[in-house]
Amino acid sequence: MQTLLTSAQMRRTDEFTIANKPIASIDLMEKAARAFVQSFLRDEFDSTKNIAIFCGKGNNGGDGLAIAYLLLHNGYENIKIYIVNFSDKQSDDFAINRQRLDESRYRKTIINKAADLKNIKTDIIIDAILGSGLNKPLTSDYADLVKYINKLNKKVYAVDVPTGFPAEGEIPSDYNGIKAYKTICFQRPKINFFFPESALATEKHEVVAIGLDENFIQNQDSDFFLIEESDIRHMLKPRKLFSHKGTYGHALIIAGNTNTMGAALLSSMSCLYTGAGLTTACIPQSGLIALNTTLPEVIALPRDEYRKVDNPAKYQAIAIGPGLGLSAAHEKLLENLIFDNQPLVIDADALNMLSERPDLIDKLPENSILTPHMKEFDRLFGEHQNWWDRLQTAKVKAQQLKIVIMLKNQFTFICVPKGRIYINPTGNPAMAQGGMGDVLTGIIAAFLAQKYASTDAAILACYIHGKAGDNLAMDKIVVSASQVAKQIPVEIKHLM
Ligand SMILES: NC(=O)C1=CN([C@@H]2O[C@H](COP(=O)(O)OP(=O)(O)OC[C@H]3O[C@@H](n4cnc5c(N)ncnc54)[C@H](O)[C@@H]3O)[C@@H](O)[C@H]2O)[C@@H](O)CC1
Repeated sequence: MQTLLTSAQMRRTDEFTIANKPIASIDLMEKAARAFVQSFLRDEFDSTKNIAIFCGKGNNGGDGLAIAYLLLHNGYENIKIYIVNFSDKQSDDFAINRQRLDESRYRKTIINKAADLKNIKTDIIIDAILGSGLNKPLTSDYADLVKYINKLNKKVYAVDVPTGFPAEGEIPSDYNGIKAYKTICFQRPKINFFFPESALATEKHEVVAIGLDENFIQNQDSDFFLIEESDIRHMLKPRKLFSHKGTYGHALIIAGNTNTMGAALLSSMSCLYTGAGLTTACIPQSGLIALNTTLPEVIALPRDEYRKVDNPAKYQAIAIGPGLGLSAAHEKLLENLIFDNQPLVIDADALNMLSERPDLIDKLPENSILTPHMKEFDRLFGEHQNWWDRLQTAKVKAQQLKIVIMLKNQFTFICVPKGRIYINPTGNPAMAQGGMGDVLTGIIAAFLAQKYASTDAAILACYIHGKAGDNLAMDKIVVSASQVAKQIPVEIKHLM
């Protein structure tokens, strides 16, 4: 897991690295600039292009000057350096880099007022005005300058973080900072890059290592952790010799309705393909033929007037919700399951029923897993104006109720009873299609059936689901839910 840090923690890491490693502050800046340039040149290898580099007077601007110097020495001739002189203050390393450029007699344009800027002609912009030192939203000259740059409508590469973008905390809906094509950030992604509102500031981001002390970073006190493939490899347990279907548990999937049987089939299919020893699908009578013909391995449990699961203890995992439909009978079924006090996976319509019955939320069995998307989450726990606030609520609720909340999104946030927030990096827009959540629910159920703890089951399911989608999307514009379900065993095998 990568521990993700706030700007203040990154600053401390910077200081610690300089104090404890044989590297001076200016050399760390040089390393950062080199790492930026390496990544930039992979995208932009045409050295005849016009590049405008806007540099503030803090360390972000210092990076910008070092980047300019490196590009000039890499044969890029059409570089224009703009020094944003809106403050008297300058950082020491900015001053050193400025002197180096002065000595090399490269020309710089000083911008004293945003209004001074006129007729800039460039192909590419590098934004090094303000970085992680941002301490308030942009106003006056900074806001006007950024507005001017955005209006040029050119490809903007941001150094570390787009100017004006808060690295953590609430992202204002009236964000007025740089709109970057790509942000190349140092050592760790900014926490806020994982929120949908960050699309206002950068289309994508790439993280480049600059040699900060990893031990120090990993031991910082943080709630945010980015899941890595190596974590998944360590967590997965191999299937053992002499094992049998009983070894891998029995999952019950309560899902589907007359017009939404597909959801039950997708959940059951992914549960089967994720390796549950036995999968039972509790479906309406009308879906029996569909189930028996498409998934002969799955046991059917007809549901019609079903209000209570007999002997729930015989299942190691129970998931309820995909395509279930809202009815009094289903609400009673959900209530009875909650009173049985066995951990549940609760998705889709079961979440909607839960939001109508707040009395049941407090009674959720410990270690249950809720899989809401944004709207389902807000129905359950109240309206939120932004993702930062929504995630804070999810974190608190997961702790209070001792459950796992998977807040689904491009980057799903997995909030666990210990107060940690795991961010899943896999998944892509080709997966934005109905049925994807049903597949995820089945995968979680299968991992629970195989006796993975709830937190581990949620992390594994989310990562592998997204990874399967990523691999399928390499040569497809869209990936269907059933394709993802079928890809799961292949993905698990690769990861092992
Ligand atoms: N922390 C690290 O690990 C490293 C940081 N580096 C660079 O250093 C940057 C951070 O540098 P600094 O801390 O000098 O800060 P910045 O360069 O981001 O900002 C400079 C100054 O601008 C002022 N400011 C903040 N918000 C403002 C606003 N809204 N309007 C007007 N003025 C405002 C502040 O007084 C701040 O000190 C990073 O983003 C990165 O680019 C790299 O050089 C290398 C390593």
